[in-house]
Amino acid sequence: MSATIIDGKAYAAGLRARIADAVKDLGQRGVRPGLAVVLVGEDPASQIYVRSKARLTVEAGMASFEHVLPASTREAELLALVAKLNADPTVDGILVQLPLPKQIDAQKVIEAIDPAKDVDGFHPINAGRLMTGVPGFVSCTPLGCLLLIRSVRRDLAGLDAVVVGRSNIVGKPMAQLLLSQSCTVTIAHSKTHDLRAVCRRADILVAAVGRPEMVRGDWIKPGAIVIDVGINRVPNPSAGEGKTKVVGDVAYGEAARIASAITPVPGGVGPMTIACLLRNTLEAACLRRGLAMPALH
Ligand SMILES: Nc1nc(=O)c2c([nH]1)NC[C@@H]1CN(c3ccc(C(=O)N[C@@H](CCC(=O)O)C(=O)O)cc3)C=[N+]21
Repeated sequence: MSATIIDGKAYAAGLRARIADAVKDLGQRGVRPGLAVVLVGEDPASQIYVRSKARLTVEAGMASFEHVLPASTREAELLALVAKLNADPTVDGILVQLPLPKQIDAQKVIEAIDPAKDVDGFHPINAGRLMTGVPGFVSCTPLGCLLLIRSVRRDLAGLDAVVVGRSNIVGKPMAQLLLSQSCTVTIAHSKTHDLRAVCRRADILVAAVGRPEMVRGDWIKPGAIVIDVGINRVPNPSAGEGKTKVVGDVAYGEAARIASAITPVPGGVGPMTIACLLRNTLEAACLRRGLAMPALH
């Protein structure tokens, strides 16, 4: 048996097309959603990622505002920019790319973003809303993961879900979303005893640890749904000296022989993150104007 490959790239393209249709409808009412992305520093991987976000934002018919600041930027300058974006009526969503340089307290910056414009869902107000079951912005990567899980299995009630990783941006909100779907949720992490045995219990396994191919085939319960959040750039000597490739947190070839469904890397969760960012920006634009969020299916 070989797993269904969950095509996140295709799902994300479809979602972006539906978002673009909704944005077109808003345009007829004189509304153009806008997303501001702030990048501090010149990390090449971050630059590529921010550029593709800007391109896809414009493709969806939204306004994209890019702010690239030098790595030496002071915390006060970044906070001043956030305050300006909070007050700017053409900006519906604000994303400050993480990680930030070490002289800047990222938590302070996150808490400075107006929760109504916090399309990343990182503000404690939105994290708290998710935890308490109140509508709010949900972090894009976990939201994308849930959409992919539900594309292969609609009803998740009673399933054992294991999330490996406890970050505020993926692991914790992912666990909350799975709980909201009535899964029995375990959050595992680097200190978990016998991680392999814990993972083997999972009907739904979400790997978000940032360690290349850590989850092996024999960690997976036969028939499980496996979601790989990892994006790890590793050497690829078979392609030539100095070449690299991107792999996930799951040993894909092994896992695909055991799982019932699995996301590839690249082409799985990554593209869904950006599509969900656009979805959240659309929602922010609607909410701020007292309009109903259009259905996207
Ligand atoms: N405030 C903030 N919000 C974020 O959402 C955020 C962030 N900071 N910092 C960086 C991470 C990373 N991230 C990705 C999104 C999409 C892909 C993506 O589309 N990846 C493609 C291409 C992968 C490749 O080939 O490099 C794929 O997986 O198929 C990757 C990475 C969002 N992040």
